[in-house]
Parts: sequence; structure tokens; C-alpha cells
Amino acid sequence: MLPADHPSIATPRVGVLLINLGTPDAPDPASVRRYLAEFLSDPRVVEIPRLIWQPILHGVILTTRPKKSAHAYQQVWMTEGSPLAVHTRDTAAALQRAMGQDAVVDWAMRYGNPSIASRLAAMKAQGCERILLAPLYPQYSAATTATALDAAFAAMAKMRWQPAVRSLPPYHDDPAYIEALRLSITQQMAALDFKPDALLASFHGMPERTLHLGDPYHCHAVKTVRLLQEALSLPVHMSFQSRFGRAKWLEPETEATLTRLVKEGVRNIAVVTPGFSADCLETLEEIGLRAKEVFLAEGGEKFAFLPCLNASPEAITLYQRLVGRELSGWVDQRV
Ligand SMILES: C=CC1=C(C)c2cc3[nH]c(cc4nc(cc5[nH]c(cc1n2)c(C)c5CCC(=O)O)C(CCC(=O)O)=C4C)c(C)c3C=C
Ligand SMILES: [Fe+2]
Ligand SMILES: [Fe+2]
Repeated sequence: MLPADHPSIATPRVGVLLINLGTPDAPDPASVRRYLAEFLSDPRVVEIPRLIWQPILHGVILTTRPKKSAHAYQQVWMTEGSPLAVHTRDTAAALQRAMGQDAVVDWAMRYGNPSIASRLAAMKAQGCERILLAPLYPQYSAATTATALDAAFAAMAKMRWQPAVRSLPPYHDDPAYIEALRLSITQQMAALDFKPDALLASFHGMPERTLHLGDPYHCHAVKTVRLLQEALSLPVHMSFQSRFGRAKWLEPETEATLTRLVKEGVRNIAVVTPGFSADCLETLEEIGLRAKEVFLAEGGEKFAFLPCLNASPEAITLYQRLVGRELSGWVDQRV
């Protein structure tokens, strides 16, 4: 009888684990509360001393925010589940089809389900002795990329026989990523029933302090926008959304930027969110519904939110290239 962590098949296989942020299991206040409690207890996300933060989190935040956020989730929830989970799952399935026998492709969430620990265990049970950990964040941030890798290593800390692992580097300036964005944006703009006067790239925000502490997220986002602008031969405005708490966050803020653009004469706008690999609450509800309302209320006329790369053919070509490069030496190079 083999011990539980012993691979069940003889041929060693290569695994690719796509990792995204995480989302509640259901759009109700209890599920959102469970998710937020895990997410906002992560010291990589909220960098306030535990003794100060925990009473605030378990006091005002977890008693007020779950109800409000559950209402927001209800507006974008899909028949198959939370958009972030549905798109991440579909991306893994499409990448698996594209990669065939070269690798076992799976997906996991940093917070909530399916957990990184459970999918790493499942991949090991399928014989994956080598695993590429691929956090699907183009721009590196300690609050996203680093904590996803921390969770993977924490799971491995409990394994007697660990797989060999590699991690996908940030791809904010990778020509394959910029090309995927260029193609996706060009196609979506051509399908609109209006010609935008401006294109805005809205990124998830971060406390400004993290920039001064050395987190490269802001610089990565700025570089993505510069390269995208060059690739599209179009001016691209840039802003940061999803402000949380009282500290100063990165600026300019998205809704304030939309208001300013209307004042400067922009009437028709397209908004993209290149910091997100998959559509989620922050893109569909915060931009697609709320930011749109602000833009129109300020006097804007046409607003289009252009969806994320999700599981589009452009996204799969991108991930095949990024992943293929990292797997060199592990599998035959075919991409
Ligand atoms: C301290 C607060 C937060 C930091 C820092 C933060 C960074 C950060 N987040 C993403 C990507 C996503 N965030 C999402 C939701 C979300 N984010 C925060 C707070 C911080 N994020 C909260 C409280 C929430 C939950 C929703 C809400 O109540 O408003 C999501 C979407 C999840 C979903 O279920 O759809 C994503 C994706 C990045 C990329 C980032 C730093 C770069
Ligand atoms: Fe967030
Ligand atoms: Fe938000």
C-alpha cells in the first residue's frame, strides 16, 4: 500500500496551475462574509498591524460590507457561478485543450474555492512531479502574486514529497500580452455602435504606501499602458479603481478621471481593465455598471466596457506562449 502522497501513476507529468484571486461561493451575505474574512485577514493584502486591524475587520467591516457586496455580486452573477470562477475555469479548460498531452492544466483560487492546497494535492495524485504555478496577474503585486505563491508554498510545507515547482513571472510588458490586448481591444472597438473619443485603462488600486515600500505594481501598470498606447497608436488614459479604507490610494481614481474627461469634452468612451485576467465584480459591476452611471450622469453620452481577455482565443495564445516558455526543459517545446 502506497502512502497517501505517493503519485498514483508511473509516468511523471508536468502540471500548470492557473491561480486567480478568489470569490464567494454564492452571492449571499453569509458566503460573502466568509470570503471577505479570509481575504481581508491576509497580511499581504491589509498591511495594518493585526492587533489594530482584526477588531476593525470583525467589527464594522464584516458587519456592513457583506450585505452591500452581496447585492453587487447578485447583479453580475452568472448561471454557472461567480464570473471570476467561471472565466478562470474556462481558461484552464481551453488551455488544456490547446496543450493536449504536454501538461495537466488546472485552476485554483487564493481565497475560497477551489483552494490552492486542494488542487496541488489533486495534481500530485495525477502524477504531476513538476508544477508551474501561474498567478494570472500581469502586473506583480505582493497583495496578489506574492500571496498566491505563499499559499502554494504553505501547502507544500505539509507535503513529505513535494513536486518541483516554478512560478510564472509577471508579464505586464511581455510582447505576447500586449499583442493579446491589442487584438482584443481592436476587435471589440470595431464591433461598437459608436466611435470612442477616448480609451481609459482602469487598474485595481493599491495603497500608495506600497509603491514607496517597493511594490512594482504601479510601475508595471504604467509600463503596460505605455506599451498598449504604442501598440494601438492611440492615447490611453490611466486610472485606479476599487479604493478601500481610509489610507491614500494610487491616483488618479477611476470615477474622478471619468468626471474630468467629460469636463474636458469627452462624450464617448471605451474602458478596459488590463490588470484583470478575468471579468469579476470589479470590472462588471464597478466599471460596467457603476462607473458607467457616473460617466452618463456627468454628461457623457456613450460608454462601453470592453471585457477582459477571459478565455478568448487571444488569451489562450498568450498563455500558451507564456507557459510554454517556462516549461522549456520540462516538456518538448511546441509553442
Ligand atoms: C485592502 C484592500 C484591497 C487590496 C490591497 C486589493 C488589491 C487587489 N485586488 C485585486 C483584484 C481583485 N480584487 C477583487 C475584489 C476585492 N478587492 C478588495 C480589496 C482589496 N484589493 C475587496 C474588499 C474585494 C471584494 C469585493 C468587495 O467587497 O468590494 C476582485 C474580484 C473578486 C470577485 O469575486 O469578483 C479582484 C479580481 C488586485 C489585482 C489587487 C492589487 C493589485
Ligand atoms: Fe481587490
Ligand atoms: Fe470594488
